[in-house]
Amino acid sequence: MIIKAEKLSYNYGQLQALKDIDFQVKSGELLGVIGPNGSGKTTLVKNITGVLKSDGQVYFNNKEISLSSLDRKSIARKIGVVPQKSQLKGDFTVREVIEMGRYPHQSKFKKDDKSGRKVVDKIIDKLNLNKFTERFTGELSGGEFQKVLVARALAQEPEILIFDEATSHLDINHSIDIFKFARELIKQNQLTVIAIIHDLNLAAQFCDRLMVLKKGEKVSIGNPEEIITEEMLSSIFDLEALIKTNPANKRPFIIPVI
Ligand SMILES: Nc1ncnc2c1ncn2[C@@H]1O[C@H](COP(=O)(O)OP(=O)(O)OP(=O)(O)O)[C@@H](O)[C@H]1O
Repeated sequence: MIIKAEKLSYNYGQLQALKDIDFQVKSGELLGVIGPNGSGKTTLVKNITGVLKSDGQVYFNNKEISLSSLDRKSIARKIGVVPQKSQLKGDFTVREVIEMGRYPHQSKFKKDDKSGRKVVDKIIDKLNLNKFTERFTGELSGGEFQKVLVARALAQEPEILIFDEATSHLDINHSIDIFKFARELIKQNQLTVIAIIHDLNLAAQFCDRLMVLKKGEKVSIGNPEEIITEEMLSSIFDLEALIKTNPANKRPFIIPVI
């Protein structure tokens, strides 16, 4: 068990944004978090990463590791986060931004070695960023920039990668590049992923399990076949839809009834 969360609750003033949420993430798993706008997904991620201090507990690798007790580099080797929104001050090329992700593996005295450059080159290649490497980030489209932030988080080589809607501005091809590469790293036992995903079809195709949140509560957790049902879409998303099976991988896919 790489992450075990117990009784996570969080209030913004009077508003209870998370209510007693328990869940576990297995090593090498891709857990998708789904739910309508305002259901508490980002608040959940911020509680896991220690940005917000919840009333509950988060355990990493079966031990109660408090992130606040770790230094920045140790945290960055454990968890990489791709936030929903990000700004970068200053003008950097795409390659420079991705290389920033290597800082947890560098010391003051010894800058990153050849293997670090290899990691960065592989990520650039796998995410099809080759034609962008010398471009300045200020000149990129929103989706291109988001992909560079994913690449930077991957360059940290974290044990756990957390996407807070990291693919929401990406077209379908770029989203697939990211999830395919994440799955490749998972297969090589190099990664565990928690991903907030708004595109339910993308979530159903790539995630091992899905956790559904509504109004700050965990409604259900299970594999996509169990979770993606017409009843769930109606009760959670107020959506009338048909569920079909993708013949290529037997995963469910959703056709909204319009
Ligand atoms: N800083 C804040 N102060 C007060 N209320 C907040 C704050 N951040 C979020 N909220 C509220 O907490 C609830 C959960 O918000 P959160 O951002 O976690 O939802 P979400 O599921 O990630 O939403 P979305 O899908 O729209 O990104 C919402 O009702 C939101 O308005």
